[in-house]
Amino acid sequence: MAVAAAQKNREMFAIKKSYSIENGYPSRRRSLVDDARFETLVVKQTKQSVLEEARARANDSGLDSEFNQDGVHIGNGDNTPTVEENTQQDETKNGQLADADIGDDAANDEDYTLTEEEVILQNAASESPEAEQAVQQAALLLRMRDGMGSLARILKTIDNYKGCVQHLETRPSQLADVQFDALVKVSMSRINLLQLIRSLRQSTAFAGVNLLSENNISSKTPWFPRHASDLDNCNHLMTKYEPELDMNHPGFADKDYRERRKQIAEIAFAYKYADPIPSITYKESENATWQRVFNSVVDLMPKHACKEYMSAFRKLQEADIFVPHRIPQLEDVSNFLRKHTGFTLRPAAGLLTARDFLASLAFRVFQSTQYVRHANSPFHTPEPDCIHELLGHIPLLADPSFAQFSQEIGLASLGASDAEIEKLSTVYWFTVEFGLCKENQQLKVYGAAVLSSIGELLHALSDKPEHRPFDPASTSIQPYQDQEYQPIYYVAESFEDAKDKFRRWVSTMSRPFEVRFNPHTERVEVLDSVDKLETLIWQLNTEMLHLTNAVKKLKGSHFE
Ligand SMILES: C[C@H](O)[C@H](O)[C@H]1CNc2nc(N)[nH]c(=O)c2N1
Ligand SMILES: N[C@@H](Cc1ccc(O)cc1)C(=O)O
Ligand SMILES: [Fe+2]
Repeated sequence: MAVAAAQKNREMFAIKKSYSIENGYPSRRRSLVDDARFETLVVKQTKQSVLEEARARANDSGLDSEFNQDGVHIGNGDNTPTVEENTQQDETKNGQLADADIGDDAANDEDYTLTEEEVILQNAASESPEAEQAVQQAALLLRMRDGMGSLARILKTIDNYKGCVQHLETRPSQLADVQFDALVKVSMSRINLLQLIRSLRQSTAFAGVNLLSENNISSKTPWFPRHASDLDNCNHLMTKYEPELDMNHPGFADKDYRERRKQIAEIAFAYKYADPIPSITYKESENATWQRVFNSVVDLMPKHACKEYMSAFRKLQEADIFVPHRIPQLEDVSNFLRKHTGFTLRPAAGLLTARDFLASLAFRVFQSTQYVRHANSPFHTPEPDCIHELLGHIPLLADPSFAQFSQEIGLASLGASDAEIEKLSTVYWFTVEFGLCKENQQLKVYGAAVLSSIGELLHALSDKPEHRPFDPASTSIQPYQDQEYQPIYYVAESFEDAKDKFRRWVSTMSRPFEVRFNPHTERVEVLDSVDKLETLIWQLNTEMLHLTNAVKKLKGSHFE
């Protein structure tokens, strides 16, 4: 946003610990798509109340009084135009006025209505006296009704608020009643910036005064983590299948089981970026449940699992991580994955929201549960547990091609709209969780929830369910449920083919910016400036040079 304190955004609009506990999430829903819709609703309501509160505060505080004392009177001030919301088109592209249609929804309102950007700015300013005086870079878009004459007023007012103009650009406006749009980039203290905006809004010379978002990322773009450590904020739970809440859960009537689950969940709640994952001393009964599932997977795998799964499974056995009699520790698994594909694990307390779960994949981080399913139902459980994560997900996360596919789903999810998150999680569901693929004309399994559930595996490969070719556009809108075996499975030609199709489909999504993960800094970069792209091109050129040299050297050695 135009406000450096963008991360404040998340904190302000954040939901504390769990969508369910605080927000009355009903205990049973039909599918994760319903979950995503519920999440959308809660996020919207939370945001709405934060904005309303801030706007009420602004009206009480009479931020505007100073303007008149300055003696720079702009307009008559009694017909205050306000701009309710920034429209997407209002944003600048690479610091220039965008050509797009500039429809505006200026509303005449007696009340002073803050836009989202201003609420964030105001909150950043209200933290402390120093924060109030902190110098802020900002871009303003002003709709000038009366021609270029208003420019002088703008500059004078900025000067009065001790602001420094860094860039000024105008264009003929496409709006009726507006002659020119002016883009002004300024640098000034936060408090003065707020007052400047307020002053300008009071003038009838302007049909709109907008504080613009920075970097093409509107404040309406949902917050997303920029660094792996931001994943400390990405652990919102959906608690619909927890044994406490769900009468059908195999652990509902088992007090000891529920106590154990709580203990293990505490580890995930306390976990912070870069901590080692605490080990758990699993009980005999827990190890016994693992052993039953482990042995059946070992039996069924040669016939039904895809070759990439088996090859990684064998490596995990060779590393002594996968053994029948004891549940692997997440820390050991994380270190194993890091060596093969750079993926690492974080402990998760339960089923996470789709947005949080997918976001971590962008950083090659997999959020894994650590508790064990109830001993009474080893071959199918309604919620992910560590047996599912370990036997289902881990082997393929050690496969380079699959790891990349997972990360690409994650990257596509960052800043995506709620509707797109629903689609991405549906694709995730029918691929990573329940995907089948072909190998020499035979049907094989690569989906984690199929590999970790013997019951589901036998069902998936039987002739009972329907098998359809994987096609992101139609797969992403296929409704599903997550309580019983699936009636439909999607079959990929290969991982490479699935990735190809996925990439083409993702490029049709609406997000107006592109992101890239930098593994050296563990940071997600938004590719929004010529500078950043130039640095990237320079890196790629260096890489090309090394590759060309390697080819030359190999060719040379043939003749010796
Ligand atoms: C993205 C998609 O909705 C997917 O099913 C997610 C949801 N949350 C999760 N949370 C955890 N802990 N483990 C998972 O495998 C998943 N899967
Ligand atoms: N059904 C899976 C576990 C699971 C449940 C829900 C999910 O969303 C994913 C996986 C099993 O028995 O192993
Ligand atoms: Fe899973």
